[in-house]
Amino acid sequence: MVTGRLRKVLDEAGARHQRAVGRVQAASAALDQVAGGAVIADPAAYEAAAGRMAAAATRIPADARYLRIGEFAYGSRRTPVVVPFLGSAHLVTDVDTRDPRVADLLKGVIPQLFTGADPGSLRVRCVDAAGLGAAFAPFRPLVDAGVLSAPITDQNGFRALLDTAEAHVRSRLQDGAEGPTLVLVIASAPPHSKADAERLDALARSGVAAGVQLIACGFSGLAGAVQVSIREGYAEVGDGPGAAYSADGSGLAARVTLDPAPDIDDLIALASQLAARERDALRIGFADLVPAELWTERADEGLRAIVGRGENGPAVLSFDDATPHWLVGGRTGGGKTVFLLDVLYGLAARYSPEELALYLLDFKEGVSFTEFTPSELDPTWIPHARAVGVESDREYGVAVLRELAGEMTRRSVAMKRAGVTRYAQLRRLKQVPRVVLVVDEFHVLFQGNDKVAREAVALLEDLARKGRSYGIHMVLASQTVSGIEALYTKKDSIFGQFPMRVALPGANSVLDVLNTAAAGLRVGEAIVNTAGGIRDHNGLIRFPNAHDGSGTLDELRHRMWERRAQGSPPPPVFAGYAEQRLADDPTFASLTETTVPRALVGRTVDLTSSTAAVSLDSGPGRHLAILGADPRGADILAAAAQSLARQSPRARFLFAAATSPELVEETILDIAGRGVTVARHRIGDLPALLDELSDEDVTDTYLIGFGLDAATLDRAQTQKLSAILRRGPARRVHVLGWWRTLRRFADDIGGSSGREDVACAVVLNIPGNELTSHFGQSVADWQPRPNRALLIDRHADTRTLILPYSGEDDL
Ligand SMILES: Nc1ncnc2c1ncn2[C@@H]1O[C@H](COP(=O)(O)OP(=O)(O)OP(=O)(O)O)[C@@H](O)[C@H]1O
Repeated sequence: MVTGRLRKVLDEAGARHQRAVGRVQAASAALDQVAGGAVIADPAAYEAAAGRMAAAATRIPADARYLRIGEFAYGSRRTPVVVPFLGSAHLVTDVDTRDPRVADLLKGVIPQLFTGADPGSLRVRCVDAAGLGAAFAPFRPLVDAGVLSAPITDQNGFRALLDTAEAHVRSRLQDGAEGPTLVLVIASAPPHSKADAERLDALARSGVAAGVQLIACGFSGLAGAVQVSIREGYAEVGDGPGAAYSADGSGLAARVTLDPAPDIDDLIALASQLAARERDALRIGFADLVPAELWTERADEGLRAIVGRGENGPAVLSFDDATPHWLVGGRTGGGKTVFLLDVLYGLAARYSPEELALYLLDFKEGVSFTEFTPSELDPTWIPHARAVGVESDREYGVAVLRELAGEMTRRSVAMKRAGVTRYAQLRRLKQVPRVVLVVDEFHVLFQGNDKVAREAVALLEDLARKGRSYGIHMVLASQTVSGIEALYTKKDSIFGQFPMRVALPGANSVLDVLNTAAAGLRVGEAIVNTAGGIRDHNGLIRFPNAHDGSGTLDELRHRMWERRAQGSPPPPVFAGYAEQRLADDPTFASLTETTVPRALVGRTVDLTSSTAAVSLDSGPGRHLAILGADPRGADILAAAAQSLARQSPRARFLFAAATSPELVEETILDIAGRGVTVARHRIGDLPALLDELSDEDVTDTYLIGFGLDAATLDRAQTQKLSAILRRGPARRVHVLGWWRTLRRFADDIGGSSGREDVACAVVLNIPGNELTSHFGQSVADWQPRPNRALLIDRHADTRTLILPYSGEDDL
């Protein structure tokens, strides 16, 4: 009986064994096929194939639907044990990697995951609390490639991982999202609660179908898993879903010897190769951001662009009601400019200039937005650009903000008039493109606590709050968002309107203080957060280098330029570094004779770089003083004289010069060449000239003085000058002089009593605090800087920042 029963049990075991071998053979055959081996025909060939696979499996088994974990002996044969994995089951061991056999198992399994799956199709997150990450040490290159996470070692990280995995499941099940499979490899879990274990079990249940798979060490009984149980000297392999090895769920009826770990050097070399393969798969080129066909999208409900590649495929960011404005942070060299170019070209390629208008402001020394403007080498431009500022002044920034605030008001009036409440409705009646204003290094705009900064803050706040309702969006980019004095009290109310945060390497303040996701980013990577920077809303993206050498960007600009509307002009460009020449100013070219001539002195720092001039009408005091030792004073005076000569060809020009002999000579030649009367005098002749101009019968004369401070006038002579200044304009006699010191100028015009006698001044390198005694408090904020001047007109009560003309010598 006993023998009979034993016989029966043994027979059953044998039969089970046979079935298991059959299944393993089938799996092995599949494995062998993908490994490129022969079809198994007979036992000898099988032996050979199994041997080959055993060797191959530790290297590249090439199909992560199966993972090789060990082998078992059957008769004289040693048969590999493969377990179903990708797309069908989890893999679970009952003890964690503190048991060296499990640690070895993991080292064999992880490379199989990558070699057996398409590059880019997996994201692997790992946990190793007991070993502080040691279980994953050989896989460092894969961590660097961004496909394997740095090992999580604590409870918080573990819970965050469960959050991530649950979000992944939800996005697959609810939104039908596609993309890489998320594999959680838990080498050893940190202490965790029952609730955490239940979450893991729920993940195990829903996971495979929802693109989440587990390799969990130190667990038992997780749903949908092949359970490996470690025994003394062998392991048992359970069945897993679909009864891989047995008909009755009892698992593989064999004692399995788990594979030893591959050689560590081989492992590291393999990890490097795999990392390179994954990097290639993740690489995204600038061409991937650009649609094949230009300008096919409509901006009614918002703007969208692919800006790079996220974990689940293309990363699409939007300007819409949910994310109307973006805040972008990153250190110098962190890729901010490249990221902005990616965004802007991506948008410009999708939306036509009727749908999208761009205002681009750069406050740093650099060339960020010159891409969008015509140059000598490439006369094309991006037809969407409405204004481009390169090395902008704060005053220019304010001018752009004012323009957009004005546009917002115009749209609001148009909407009221049309009886509509939404911008999308207005668009059906009127061509109103969405506007994107990009400000790079925006903190400069708010530097200081002066009038300009205060106005900038007020305008920004207005645009931030109301812009979205009128299709006006902003991207503010900076190395730093903290420490901007002018924004202290407004920070929350303004940046609260910027839910979209993009943190590039070295971003220190666009994310919440508790959100450290940007640490460790490399150039070309960014954290995108659509919840104002708070933790748990991060997405990692990679964005391409717009200047990747492919020429795509240039080609795209040319294509867009060729499709621009007939006759559309290039954008007005403000180039803060550029020297302004009188000869290049279209206003100068168009001057003709007039009774109220204007002395041209430079270009205004405004949206269109309008010509800066003082009009010399017949009112008392209509004269021009150029003040400051900066030699640019002579250039401005020469330009003023040349422009006047074109408007007053019948007047006389009397030059008295203590400085700049060559420039004076050139200017005289230019004026005389136009048939205008010119006389040249030395500065010592000034008293005689004043005598002459005091004669009330003398009319139509300009006294042009270079270095008038050198004249040292006595009291009688200053009185004569004062009389000319007061009464001269009525008979078209005007004085234009360059004084190198304010003191001499003030003395020459009779001190404080003569203040009103010269109504117009161009101030160069004299600081505001020295000017206030003569010009009042309104000039106190003036800070001299190269290539800038302050134009004051007392009568018009204006103080205007200008780029004064410069002479050819400064080239
Ligand atoms: N996605 C990318 N892929 C590869 N290289 C990149 C990428 N983004 C930026 N780079 C490299 O980094 C350099 C610096 O980038 P970028 O000029 O955008 O930095 P930035 O933050 O604007 O710096 P700065 O403020 O100094 O201008 C680029 O010249 C380029 O070589």
